[in-house]
Amino acid sequence: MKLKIACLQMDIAFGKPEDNFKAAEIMIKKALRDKPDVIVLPELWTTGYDLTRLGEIADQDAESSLVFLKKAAQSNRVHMIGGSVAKKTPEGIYNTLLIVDNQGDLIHEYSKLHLFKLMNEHLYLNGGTAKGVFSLENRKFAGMICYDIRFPEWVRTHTAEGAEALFVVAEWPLARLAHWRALLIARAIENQCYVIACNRSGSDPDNVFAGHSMIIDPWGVVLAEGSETEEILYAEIDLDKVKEVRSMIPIFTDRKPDYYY
Ligand SMILES: O=C(O)CCC(=O)C(=O)O
Repeated sequence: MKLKIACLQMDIAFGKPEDNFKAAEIMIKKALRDKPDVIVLPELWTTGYDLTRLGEIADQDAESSLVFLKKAAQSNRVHMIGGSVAKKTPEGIYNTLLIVDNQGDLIHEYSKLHLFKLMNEHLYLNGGTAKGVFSLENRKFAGMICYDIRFPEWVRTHTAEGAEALFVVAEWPLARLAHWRALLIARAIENQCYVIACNRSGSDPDNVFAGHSMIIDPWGVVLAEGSETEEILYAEIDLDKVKEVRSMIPIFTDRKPDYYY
């Protein structure tokens, strides 16, 4: 099964959800010219990392974000990997990835499990507890958020459950661009899956972000890679290639989970 992907490598306005909704709408319209099956947005695309103001600007129950994503999905018949948004709930605020299918239905939510202390996430956000596996068109995928890619065992938990492509949404700083590239390529090779990684571009008061969104095939070949500035990244993925690579080097049947964590 082939899917055309468009990653929106947005430059996010710090703490300005209204501006970011408008900017995303413009980018989605532009991306639709290529008739993608799936559109991907980056991490915290409505607020950026304006953590100290999340009490005011986080989206109550992710309602406004869902209205926006459902409309985009349904009116254009496109699956939306709706980046992550700051979701306000009675228990606290979560960094939550929203997956809306091309009928406009919310099919999965994944809240970031590993909070990134270097950017103070643990002081303002709650960590999720559920997995990121979801199905679209009868195939399994997984969603991850930024720092999650440093935990290969978390990614493996998802691919061992059948995920054939991993969507990574991020606000990854330029200072660690080399890690971003190496980790994403490694996750694709070791899990023999597609990795579709959508990072933001631009900067905020504390960080310059890397851009360099990447679409990588199950052999580790980089199909598309962004620059450091705002742009839309396109590539077509063929999920049948996952089966091909997994039957050539059958790591999922050769692994010995009784012997390691
Ligand atoms: O792991 C890293 O170096 C970056 C992680 C990050 O920026 C995040 O999770 O928001």
